Amino acid sequence: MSEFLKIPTELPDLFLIEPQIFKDQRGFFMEFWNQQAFAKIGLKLQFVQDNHSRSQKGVLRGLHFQDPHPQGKLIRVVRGSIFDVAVDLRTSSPTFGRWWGTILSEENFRMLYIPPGFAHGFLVLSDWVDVIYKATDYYHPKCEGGIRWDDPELGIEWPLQEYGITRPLLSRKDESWPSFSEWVHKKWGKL
Ligand SMILES: Cc1cn([C@H]2C[C@H](O)[C@@H](COP(=O)(O)OP(=O)(O)O[C@H]3O[C@H](C)C(=O)[C@H](O)[C@H]3O)O2)c(=O)[nH]c1=O
Repeated sequence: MSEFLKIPTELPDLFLIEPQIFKDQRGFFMEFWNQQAFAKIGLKLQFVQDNHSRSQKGVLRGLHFQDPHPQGKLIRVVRGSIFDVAVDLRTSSPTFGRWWGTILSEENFRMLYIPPGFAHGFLVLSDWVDVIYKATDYYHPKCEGGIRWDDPELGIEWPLQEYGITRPLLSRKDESWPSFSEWVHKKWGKL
């Protein structure tokens, strides 16, 4: 069975996963999901849906979550590269309202496991990217929520300048999400 390396991040329960790559003169082989091997590293997961999105450079998808029906996600980049971001929306968490991001790419083979209770988004850094990801709950469009990508309170440091992106390309929906504090207020009143 392939081995997976689970690397903690600054946010509890958010993990970088490094798969085992078997390279030879033909190319490479890797497992990117193995229920037993993930359980061995403490991630007992049941995925019910696989997604695949393709985007051009400068596209930003996010910040999305589902509430109720929050989804855990295992994110992987098959082609190209993204700056992938998770935001902790678990009020019980010591890192509530904090973000963490990293580059996931075809070259580094890295994957990100984002547990339920986080918002997720990514910025496309390469000309084109193919992102595939597994989800622990089904898509429930009526439960979809979002927070604006450039919320000043979250202060996500999207690498726009480093990649020559003046303004990200967003869907109309992603243009219209509330700020973090508007979302908190709407959901809980004053926290
Ligand atoms: C998410 C999803 C979408 N769709 C349909 C609904 C729309 O007609 C179309 C595009 O959906 P949307 O614009 O919401 O796709 P993204 O902006 O890539 O949304 C995703 O982006 C961020 C990064 C995420 O982590 C979520 O998985 C998800 O919210 O696909 C489905 O049929 N099933 C699904 O699970």
